[in-house]
Amino acid sequence: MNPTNVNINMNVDRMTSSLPSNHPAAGDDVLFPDVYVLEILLAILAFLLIHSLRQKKRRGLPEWPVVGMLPSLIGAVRNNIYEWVSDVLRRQNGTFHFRGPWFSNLKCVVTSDPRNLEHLLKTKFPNFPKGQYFRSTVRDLLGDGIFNADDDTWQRQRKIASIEFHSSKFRQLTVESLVELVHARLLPVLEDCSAKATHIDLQDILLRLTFDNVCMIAFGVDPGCLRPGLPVIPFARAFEDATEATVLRFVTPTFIWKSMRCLNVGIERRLKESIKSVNEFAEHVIRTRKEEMLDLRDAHDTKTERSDLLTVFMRLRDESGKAYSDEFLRDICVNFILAGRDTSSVALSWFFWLLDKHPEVEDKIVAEICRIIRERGDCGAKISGDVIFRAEEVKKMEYLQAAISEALRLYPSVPVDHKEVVEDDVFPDGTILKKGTKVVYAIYAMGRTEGIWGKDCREYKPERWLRDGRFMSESAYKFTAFNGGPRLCLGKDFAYYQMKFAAAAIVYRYRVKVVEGHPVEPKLALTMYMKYGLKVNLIKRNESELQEHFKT
Ligand code: HEM
Repeated sequence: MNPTNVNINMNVDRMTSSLPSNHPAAGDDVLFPDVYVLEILLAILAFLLIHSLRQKKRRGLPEWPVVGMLPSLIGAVRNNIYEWVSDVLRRQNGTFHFRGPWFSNLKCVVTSDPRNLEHLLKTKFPNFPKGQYFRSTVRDLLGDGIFNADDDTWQRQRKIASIEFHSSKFRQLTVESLVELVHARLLPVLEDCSAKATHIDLQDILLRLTFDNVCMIAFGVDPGCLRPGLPVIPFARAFEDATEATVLRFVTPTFIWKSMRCLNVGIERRLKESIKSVNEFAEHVIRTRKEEMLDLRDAHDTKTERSDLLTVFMRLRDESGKAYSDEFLRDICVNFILAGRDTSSVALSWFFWLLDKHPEVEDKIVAEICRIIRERGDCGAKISGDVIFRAEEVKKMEYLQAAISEALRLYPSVPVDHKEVVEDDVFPDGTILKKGTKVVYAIYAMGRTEGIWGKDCREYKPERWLRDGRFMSESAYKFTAFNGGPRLCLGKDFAYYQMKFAAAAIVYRYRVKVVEGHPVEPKLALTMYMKYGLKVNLIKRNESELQEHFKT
């Protein structure tokens, strides 16, 4: 007798002993309950078989009583959830309903259809805000900042920030801060690693670069994450911890994280502490900036005035003529740091990984950079490594722009985004949307959709972005890496400039070689980090290699 039978019989014995003696099973026939159990098992098996055949016929996700489609999701999370969503969307012609367990938040419509995206992000924009669920989940960290606001609060910040982002003073700030960060900080760290022939985590280095950069733009303060020795910076650490803990709320039932917050325990306690550190840092910067502005005003000095976002918002007045509160100023800065801290660095990490697999693309980028330097007319003197690209040269790097866009198409920094339906609506593909429904748009899946990009959609081909050698942008509803419509990424131009400037500085000097056998896969987070970072070796380009490009 196998051990399973022993167990069943033991349980049955216990059951039968409590039955009245005239019950047919109460006597000596212990085999009868085994048949009973067998029948139940067979019934379950038949149910599962019929159910799965029905689901297969519908080509949809299997949906079970109570747990809904959760079993499929659990399987997907253990592998690559983005590939899984892409596959389901391909089978369901671009849109499907996901229903999680009863009484959970996991209910939404998922789409990758560009017609639906245009409807959602532009045509019916007011009907699809971020929504109450999102706002209440991230409010502790983001307050009323642009990322978390809808309606008037959002519109006001968007308008002011948009004017600022397009001002010449701001552009100058971004150009200068990047020269400083790349040449005085990034390249020395890379040079050290190349000289010692040790490998580094390029993703970590790039994250430090963009964190310092966005803090300089938002706060006018350089936290100094990217320095030799790669120090741990308390503010950067607190910011990272706060973001990670906030993201966890999305996969935790609301009543659980709210109870934990109330009791101040576990991850919610750590979140509270991290937010406190972020706030203390922000309050300190705001306080000292106020003092600095007063000093400048007293000295009638307008020349040394800063042009970071914090200073811009501090000079403005709200609709009732009052200065913005410190709390609101904090929200503005924290939101911009969140928006710009890791999106560009993560995109660059995937770009360098793709480049390692496509040396022909790398050659073309080096050739383009060398051609642009040659146009200066003093190339011989500039090959040696101290080249600093000028803003107009970075603009001319169109092949590089195509190569970065292609990386973003396949590995968008924000792989999925979401909205909430205000009033009942219907998508252009016929999907019915009930008020309150959450809509998820699958940006990663869009890059892998043949109907959008053709049969070679999974291949890395920067040429698809070029017409007669010039970079051609795509509709935001096909290429949604930067979102679209009124909420199009405000930092898009800046991000391209930043990524091109940093990538050109690196590619021109080094061949970035991914360490053999290093595993590369996306992490499950709001931003598509590489789960294990990007371990690389940097091989310095020699002059003769660059001279070859200068000749061609
Ligand atoms: C490769 C780099 C970047 C990518 C792929 C990217 C992508 C996105 C996406 C998808 C959104 C929409 C998010 C949402 O509403 O849920 C967004 C919004 C935004 N991004 Fe970016 N972003 C990048 C870099 C930056 C940078 C460097 C900054 C600023 C320094 C920035 C500032 C913003 C802001 C302020 C918003 C909010 C716009 C609004 O809601 O009106 N982004 N970005």
